[in-house]
Amino acid sequence: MTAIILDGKATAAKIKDELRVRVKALAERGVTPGLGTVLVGADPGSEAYVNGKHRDCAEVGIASIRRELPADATQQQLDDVLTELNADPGCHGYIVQLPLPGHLDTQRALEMIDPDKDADGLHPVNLGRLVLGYDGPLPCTPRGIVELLRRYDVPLRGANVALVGRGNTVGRPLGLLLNRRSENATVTLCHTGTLDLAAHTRAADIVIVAAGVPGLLTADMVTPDTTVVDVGITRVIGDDGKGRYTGDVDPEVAQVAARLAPMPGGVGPMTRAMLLTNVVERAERG
Ligand SMILES: Nc1nc(=O)c2c([nH]1)NC[C@@H]1CN(c3ccc(C(=O)N[C@@H](CCC(=O)O)C(=O)O)cc3)C=[N+]21
Repeated sequence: MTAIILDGKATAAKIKDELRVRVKALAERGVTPGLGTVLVGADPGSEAYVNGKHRDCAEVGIASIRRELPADATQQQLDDVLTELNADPGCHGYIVQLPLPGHLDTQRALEMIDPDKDADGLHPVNLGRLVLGYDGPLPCTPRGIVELLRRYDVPLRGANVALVGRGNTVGRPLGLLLNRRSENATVTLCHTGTLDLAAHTRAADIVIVAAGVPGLLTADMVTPDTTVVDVGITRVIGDDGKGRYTGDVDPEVAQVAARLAPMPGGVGPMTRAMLLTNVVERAERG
């Protein structure tokens, strides 16, 4: 048996169709949602991601606002761009593409973003709102994972979820999202200090791997009832000497598990669709 694929690409396409309708309704009120991106430096990977976000915007009818700074930009130059976007009424939400060059203070930059324009949902105020159960923009990858599971009718209520990874962008906020009353999953947050990872993953209904360790989840760590979500994305050099991206889930897992959100084609496209959703929601609030 091979796993049923949770197709993030097709699901994201459907979400974009739905967003197009909402963007039309906003246009009738004279509002065009705007997404800003801030890219510092010319890392080819980061440039490709940012280009993808602007392509997504064009598909849905969201205006894109692109700000680029050289790799040697000062913190002050970055502050100035963020101050400008905070004040721009046409920019309903924006992101600072991560990682920033090492000489810049990432935490300071993220804290400069107006929390109500935080399209990534990663501002400390918004992570705090998530902890407290208050309304605010939700982090895109965690939100995309919950949305993907929901649209494939994978039950969360009462499910045991083994979540592997406690990073600030995925693991930690996703744990908070999954054990909200509205989702009601029971979450075990596993990490590098976990003693018997396989015992946790085998006992879980849903295993979500966001560790950034290629091949971490192997076939012996899941059962024929497990739903697996691969959030890993690590650049590796293949046998042909070319760079490519790999997930955290060993390919053999697909021969055992019930369902799999693969990398590529799973969580990545959903993350992008949730970024657009966050911006449209910000614009709808007026
Ligand atoms: N402020 C900020 N916000 C981010 O959301 C953010 C970031 N910085 N820095 C980098 C990471 C990485 N990330 C990805 C999103 C989608 C795909 C994606 O769509 N991947 C495709 C494959 C690549 C493609 O076909 O474009 C897939 O998984 O199928 C990948 C990676 C967002 N990030």
